[in-house]
Amino acid sequence: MIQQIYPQVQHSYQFELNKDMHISAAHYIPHDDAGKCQNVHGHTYFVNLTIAGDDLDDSGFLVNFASLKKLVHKRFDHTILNDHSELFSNQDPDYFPTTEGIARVIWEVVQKELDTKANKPKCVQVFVRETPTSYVVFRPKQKGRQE
Ligand SMILES: Nc1nc2c(c(=O)[nH]1)N=C([C@H](O)[C@H](O)COP(=O)(O)OP(=O)(O)OP(=O)(O)O)CN2
Ligand SMILES: [Zn+2]
Repeated sequence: MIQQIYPQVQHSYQFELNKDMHISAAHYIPHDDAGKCQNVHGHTYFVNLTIAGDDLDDSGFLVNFASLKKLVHKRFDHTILNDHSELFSNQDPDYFPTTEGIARVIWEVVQKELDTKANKPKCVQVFVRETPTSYVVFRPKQKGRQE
């Protein structure tokens, strides 16, 4: 087990799966307030995805664990996050590759893929640990569902 403590997310779906992964990546925060973090530096991010739903696909999966890893790890591992200009911005603080921004962008990437699936799983939480002492949890606002 690579991470033993997970924040819990409240929901009423019948199935919940969690996928852990490590991502080695570099970034910088393009703002004076970031101090030393304005310089390019690297982290081994720990990411946990929480996916929930009531229906399984034809394989009996809520979503294939391997496809989640491919979607996130393959895209970001050993890259410079700021270079993903289709996802991150050096001008818009909402899309700086901060831990917060990374968590939200990962959610957007994952949910976009899940929306293509017939069984309509939902990414209900993205946990991103950037350092041994710092992490962020992103949870989407729930629309039209009593959780
Ligand atoms: N709210 C945020 N604050 C900071 C972020 C961030 O993404 N969101 N990022 C950084 C830096 O990128 C840095 O890599 C992480 O900072 P920090 O946790 O302060 O790292 P340290 O190892 O220096 O912390 P210790 O307290 O010494 O363990 C900065 N802030
Ligand atoms: Zn950093």
